[in-house]
Amino acid sequence: MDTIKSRTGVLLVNLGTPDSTNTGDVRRYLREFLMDGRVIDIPFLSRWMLVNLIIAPFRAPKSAAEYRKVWEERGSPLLFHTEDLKAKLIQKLDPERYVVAMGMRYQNPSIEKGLEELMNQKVGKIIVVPLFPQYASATNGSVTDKVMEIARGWQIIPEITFISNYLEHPLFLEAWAELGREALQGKDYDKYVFSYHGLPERQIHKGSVDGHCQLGSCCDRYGEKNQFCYRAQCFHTTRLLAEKLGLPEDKVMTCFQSRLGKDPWIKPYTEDTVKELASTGKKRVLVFSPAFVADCLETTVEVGQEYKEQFEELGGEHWELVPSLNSRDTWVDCVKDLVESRN
Ligand SMILES: C=CC1=C(C)c2cc3[nH]c(cc4nc(cc5[nH]c(cc1n2)c(C)c5CCC(=O)O)C(CCC(=O)O)=C4C)c(C)c3C=C
Ligand SMILES: [Fe+2]
Ligand SMILES: [Fe+2]
Repeated sequence: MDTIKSRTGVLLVNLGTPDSTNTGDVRRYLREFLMDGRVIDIPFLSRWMLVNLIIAPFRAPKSAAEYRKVWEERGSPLLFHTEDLKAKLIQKLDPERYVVAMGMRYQNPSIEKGLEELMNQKVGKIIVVPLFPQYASATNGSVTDKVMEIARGWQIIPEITFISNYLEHPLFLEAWAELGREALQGKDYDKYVFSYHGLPERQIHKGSVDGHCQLGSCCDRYGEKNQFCYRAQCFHTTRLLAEKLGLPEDKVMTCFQSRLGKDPWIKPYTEDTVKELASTGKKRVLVFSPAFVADCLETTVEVGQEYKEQFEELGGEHWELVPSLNSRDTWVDCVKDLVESRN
């Protein structure tokens, strides 16, 4: 008897970016992004008023100006690095077994379009790879929500696998270690800063198992109870990378950037770390941003330009940002392995 050999669809999902640097497009992006109840997790009416009456109108022109600093001929780096990752993954995966598509959680190309591409190829299974190595409800959780919302409208729902966090994957760590070694090349730094995207503290408490997460030293150990605590995952990523690169423990710091609004976000804040480093006479700092797998506004502009300027204004001499994984081979191999090991 013949068996049907349908292929497996792979959907790469990143956060999303505006269609252009026009204020209108940035406003549309911010509205869609921040109206996601997993991102701003407050009741709908309060969220609607906050986003539509305060954040979108006032932030959009400022964000658009920021996006102009990062925009290249090919457009948004977040988008074209994801496209490059997809193209390289297609080359590495067996075409008789896999079809690869991509989608952005917000704006374009949409997750809907990516899933449509896969379903048109009659795939028998779908593997969703959120491009966020550390799990957060606001990112990986939201991707799952969106995919299921779309699948709800299908008559046939094939088997769908969602890859969760993969901060411990040896090839993820090796890809970052390669970048670290390229930056280090025998140079000495006073401190090695690992700056991750932040989250409102409340979102950590909401995901706490048996009250384990207290936003303090609980994150010094990574185990069963805090395996999905975003803060603990970030500290663990730092420890694994620092160990792999042989960085002295007393020179390594973990902090969190990109705070939005007045609510407390997870600490320490990167902006406070910058001040602390300068005030304690540190001159040379190397910065990693391992929550981002592609260069984007939050890395290139916020860390690579804004924090650098602040550090130098306060007396620092050398602030260097390690570029992101983008579409480097070891990272593509990591995604390939994540997919093949689930198929
Ligand atoms: C790494 C994972 C990310 C988490 C966790 C995250 C949480 C989060 N973000 C906001 C608000 C904004 N983030 C913005 C940009 C942005 N965020 C991520 C990733 C995570 N966000 C990326 C990769 C990017 C860059 C996209 C790009 O196009 O380059 C922005 C827009 C830019 C700006 O206006 O500053 C906002 C706003 C919240 C509220 C949040 C946690 C709940
Ligand atoms: Fe963000
Ligand atoms: Fe924790």
